[in-house]
Amino acid sequence: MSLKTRILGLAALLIIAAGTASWLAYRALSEDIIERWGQQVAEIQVRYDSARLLQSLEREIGLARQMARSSTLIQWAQSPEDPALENQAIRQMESFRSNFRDNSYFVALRSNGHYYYNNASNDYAGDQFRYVLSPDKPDDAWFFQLIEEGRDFHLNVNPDTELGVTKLWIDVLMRDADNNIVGMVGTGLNLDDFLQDIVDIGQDGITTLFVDYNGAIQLYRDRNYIDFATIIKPEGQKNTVDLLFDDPQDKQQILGMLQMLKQRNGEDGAVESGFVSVDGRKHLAGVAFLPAIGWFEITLLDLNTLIPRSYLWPLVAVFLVSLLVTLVLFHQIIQSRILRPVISLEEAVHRLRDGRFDLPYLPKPDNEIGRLVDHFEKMSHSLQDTTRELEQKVAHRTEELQRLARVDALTGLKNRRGLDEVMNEEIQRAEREQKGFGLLWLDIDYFKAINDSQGHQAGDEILCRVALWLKAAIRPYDHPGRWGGDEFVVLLSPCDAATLEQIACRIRASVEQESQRTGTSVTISVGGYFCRPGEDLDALLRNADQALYEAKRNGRNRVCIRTAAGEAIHPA
Ligand SMILES: Nc1nc2c(ncn2[C@@H]2O[C@H](COP(=O)(O)OP(=O)(O)OP(=O)(O)O)[C@@H](O)[C@H]2O)c(=O)[nH]1
Repeated sequence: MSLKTRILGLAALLIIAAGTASWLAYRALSEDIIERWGQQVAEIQVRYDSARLLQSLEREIGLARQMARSSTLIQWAQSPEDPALENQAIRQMESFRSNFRDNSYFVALRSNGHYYYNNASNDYAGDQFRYVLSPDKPDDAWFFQLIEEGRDFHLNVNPDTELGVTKLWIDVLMRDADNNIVGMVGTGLNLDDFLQDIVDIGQDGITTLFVDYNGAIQLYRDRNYIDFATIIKPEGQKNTVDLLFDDPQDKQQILGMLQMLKQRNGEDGAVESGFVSVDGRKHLAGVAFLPAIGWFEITLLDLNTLIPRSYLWPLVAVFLVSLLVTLVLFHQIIQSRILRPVISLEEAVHRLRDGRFDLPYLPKPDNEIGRLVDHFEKMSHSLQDTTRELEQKVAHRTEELQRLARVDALTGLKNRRGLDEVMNEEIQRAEREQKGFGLLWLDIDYFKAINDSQGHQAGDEILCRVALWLKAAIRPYDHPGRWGGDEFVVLLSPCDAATLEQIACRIRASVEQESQRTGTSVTISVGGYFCRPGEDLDALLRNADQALYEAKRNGRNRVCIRTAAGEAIHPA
């Protein structure tokens, strides 16, 4: 796997891990924020709904209480048979009717159970006495129950079968000066209108309901859940608030909240809240106690409706785009700062390994890799210089070795190989130019005897001296060489037969004369051959050797020139 794949893979893994962690943290945090927000909203909503209910009821309750305190009504309730008092009382009732919001009222007298009622359309004008309440009729049980309990004020949601209306009734007991209950007065609010105004207000995700002191549902948008005439029902048969919840824990929680708020008796507008499940959806429930009417107000907030998850999608999109941009930027940075320089460096190392110094362009980022590239470049330049220097040295050495391979170590003249080369070149030149050249073959006379008598060292010295005298006796452009042992060869070019002979004689004479001055007299025999174009090396050497042999045979210390015709010339 390439470095790029690994780095990008690792980066992707890290970013995904960090992204997942951030996402989980974000979810937990956002849920926490939503919950906190929901709790505050629930508390505000509960207070707002409570205030709305109380606001709409307060005036009606106040009027009902005022009505219950009316001396005219109390007096009449004590003497209901008195027609004058009844007339006054009915006038009084009618004046209250016009003030009640529903423009309706009821008055029920304890002594005779007479029930008076008139409605907004004044249907019962002059006929306000509607019927007689009876303890034996279940529909009238509310009246007798409230009197028995002695509750001065009560709200009651109840259908009145006699009148054919279902209302939220405000019931207030009427007492005489001795605090004896003499009757009950009040008004009713149209349940449908009230539910529409206060409860079913059409806010998506917000459900409001009111329950009485015992948890029985009094006001709820679904009338099927309302516990009508709750006061006369025995415990266990009431539609209590826990009916709305499926989970037993939620039921317990809500009932616990009611209990707690009861104990606190609505102090400082206390609100309790908690999460419950309604119809399979998570809701935040806010509960407040309304001591003025003895009811609880419950608000259920469906947080998924109020803040749907789709609200978070733009955030998710921003998060994903940021993740992608981060990955692309990371790729670009890694590419330009690390990968590209490393790949170029690898290519450069490959070339250098193969002995090539034409390095590719090497980017140098301002980091460790850039410094590494810089070091590598300097190292490569230094290597290139060293290599060039080494190559030059090797070339010099090779040249020197080649030269030494053609030089005789003792005399410094050409050796046999060096002589072979110049002779071959000269044979080719002769053939090319059709001009001959001369070859002299020299041998020191009785050299063995010198060696034997004076030693090998002295023999070497004589060989060196002969070489010097030889060089001095020839022309600068002639090629002297040592063939081996005490034998020397001189190639003369350009040359003719006369020159050949002349130089041969000069050499011989020079050696003889010069050696005499050294104390050790030495003579040489010289064989010479003038080579014609077209002759090969063998013929050249053979003829020169034969000429030398001839010179030796004829007494040594002499010159013998051999011609192409095979005749030997012995100059004086
Ligand atoms: N000191 C010395 N002696 C050498 C060297 N190479 C060969 N010799 C000796 O040179 C002598 C050559 O002898 P020859 O050429 O055969 O005979 P010569 O004594 O010169 O007699 P002629 O050539 O017949 O006059 C031998 O004794 C070799 O050992 C050398 O490099 N140094």
